[in-house]
Amino acid sequence: MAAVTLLSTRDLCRHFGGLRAVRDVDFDLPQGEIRALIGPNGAGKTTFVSMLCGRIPASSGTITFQGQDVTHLPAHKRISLGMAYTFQITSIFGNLTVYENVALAVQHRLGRDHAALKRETLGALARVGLKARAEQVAGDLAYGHQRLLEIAMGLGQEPKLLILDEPTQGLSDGEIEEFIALIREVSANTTVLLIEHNIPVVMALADTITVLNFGRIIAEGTPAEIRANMHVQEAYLGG
Ligand SMILES: Nc1ncnc2c1ncn2[C@@H]1O[C@H](COP(=O)(O)OP(=O)(O)OP(=O)(O)O)[C@@H](O)[C@H]1O
Repeated sequence: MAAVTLLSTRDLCRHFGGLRAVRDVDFDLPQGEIRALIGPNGAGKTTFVSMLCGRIPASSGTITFQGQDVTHLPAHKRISLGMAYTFQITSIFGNLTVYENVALAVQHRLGRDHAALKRETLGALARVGLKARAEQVAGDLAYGHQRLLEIAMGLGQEPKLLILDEPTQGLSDGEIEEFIALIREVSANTTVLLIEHNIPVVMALADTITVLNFGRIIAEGTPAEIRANMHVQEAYLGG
C-alpha cells in the first residue's frame, strides 16, 4: 500500500523583492519518512521550510498538511496540528532552565497534569541526552547542547512532523553519532524533514533526498541515486 502523504506543496513560491528564493515547488512528503533537503548556500532551503511552518507567508502556491490547506494558517495553528520545528538561530529561553524550556513546550499539549508534565519533560530530555543538565540555565549551555535542547522542545510537542534546520551544526563528532541514533528512534512515530549540510549525516539518515538549487527542486531520490547524481553535480554540491 502506498504511504499516506503527510505534507505537500504545489507551485509554492516566495519572492524577496525581485529575488525568487523559492520557485514553483511541488513537494510530497509521505508519512513516516526521513527526508533530507540539501543544496548550496542560498538555494532556498530555509525559506522553503519557513513557509511550511508559517514563519513567513508564501508569495503564491499551496501547502497541504494531512489533507488540510494550511497555506494561510498562522504558525501556532500549524503547531497544534502537529508540526514542530527548530531553526539555525536557536529560540530557547536563555534565562530559564533546561527543564523549564522543555516543560513549556510539553505544557501546551498536557495542560495542568503535573505528574505527566514532569514525566514527559524528563523523558524528552533523556532522549536527547540532556537529562543530567535539567537544572542548568539554558543560556549557559554550549551551542551544540542548545540545539539538542531545541529538539527536546520539539519532541515535547509529540509532533507528527519534525522539521530541523541544520541540526548538527555546532555538534561534536560524538554528538552527531548520538543525533543520528536519536533521529532513527524518533522516526518510528514522527516524520522528519531535515535541512543538512553534513552529507555523511544525510546519507546515514535519509530515506529520500530532495536537492534544491536556485529555489527549484533539481533532483529527488534515494541516497544511492543522489550519490550517483552527485558526480554530475559535484561543482555546486562541493563533492
Ligand atoms: N528575509 C529575506 N530578505 C531578503 N532576502 C532573503 C531573505 N531570506 C532569504 N533571502 C534570500 O533568499 C535566498 C534563499 O535563502 P535561504 O536562506 O532560504 O537559502 P538556504 O538554502 O537556506 O541557504 P543556507 O544553506 O545558507 O542556509 C538567498 O538568496 C537569501 O539571500
